[in-house]
Amino acid sequence: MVIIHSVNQPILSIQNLEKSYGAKQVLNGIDLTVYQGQIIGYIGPNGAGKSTTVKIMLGLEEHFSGRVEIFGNDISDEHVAYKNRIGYVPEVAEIYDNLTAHEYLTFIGELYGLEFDFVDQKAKKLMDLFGLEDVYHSRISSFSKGMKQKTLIISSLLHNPDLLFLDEPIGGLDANSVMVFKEVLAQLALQGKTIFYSSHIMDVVEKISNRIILLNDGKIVADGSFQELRQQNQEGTLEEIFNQLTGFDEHREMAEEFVSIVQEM
Ligand SMILES: Nc1ncnc2c1ncn2[C@@H]1O[C@H](COP(=O)(O)OP(=O)(O)OP(=O)(O)O)[C@@H](O)[C@H]1O
Repeated sequence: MVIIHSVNQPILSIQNLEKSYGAKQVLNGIDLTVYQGQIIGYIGPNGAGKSTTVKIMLGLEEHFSGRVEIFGNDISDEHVAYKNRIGYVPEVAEIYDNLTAHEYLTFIGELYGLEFDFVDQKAKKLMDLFGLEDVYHSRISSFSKGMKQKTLIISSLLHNPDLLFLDEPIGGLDANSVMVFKEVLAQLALQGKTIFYSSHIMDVVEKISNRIILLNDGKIVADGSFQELRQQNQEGTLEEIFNQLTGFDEHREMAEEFVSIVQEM
């Protein structure tokens, strides 16, 4: 797959981003430029700093050094209008369980400035397409994990955002729904949307991304299409490339030790 470098301004630009929590430095100088239509697979070991980067980009984390520009705006400036063009599916969602899907989705749509009737119809149609037509007026607390996740995905797209941040978005989705969702992402990117996809499911990341960024210890250690990473690392799957670049080759020994501790009595 070819990485699309639009002649337009970058959608997202990060320069020398550093972030510490207390004495612990979590991001160690990240430089990144993202262009329209890219689907970025953002991967890395647990604790590498992926969610921290995304939270900074969303304006949810204010104390950092370096420069972050989204749609050409420095996010440290007071203007928050850029957030209207962003959609976000968080890894752990604060979803209002006592509301019905109808109440929740129209509430979110109205927060984005959409008219009630318009967003109601749009939400209903998207729920129908995800097979949730019968529960539009049911409380979210009665939903299964996958049904909640689908509702969250819909809520992130109601305002037709130009930039989408997805943190483990397919947890709980069945195989058919995953197939639809992967196709939706590909088609959104073709329409010029830019997608930042963070996940540990390597075979999905490998398939949907046209650019993969691997973060390790708060630094970018690989950046390119899957084919480019495979050529550079002479490995077969993204999982193997991930193992190699994060210096991990002892899963069998660790598993043996784990099992032997489990068996201690
Ligand atoms: N609010 C916080 N206070 C203190 N430390 C934090 C906080 N948020 C994150 N960290 C630390 O920052 C580091 C990076 O965390 P982050 O959540 O960004 O990792 P991640 O790459 O998203 O990991 P995972 O794959 O497990 O979701 C971790 O060591 C974590 O303990």
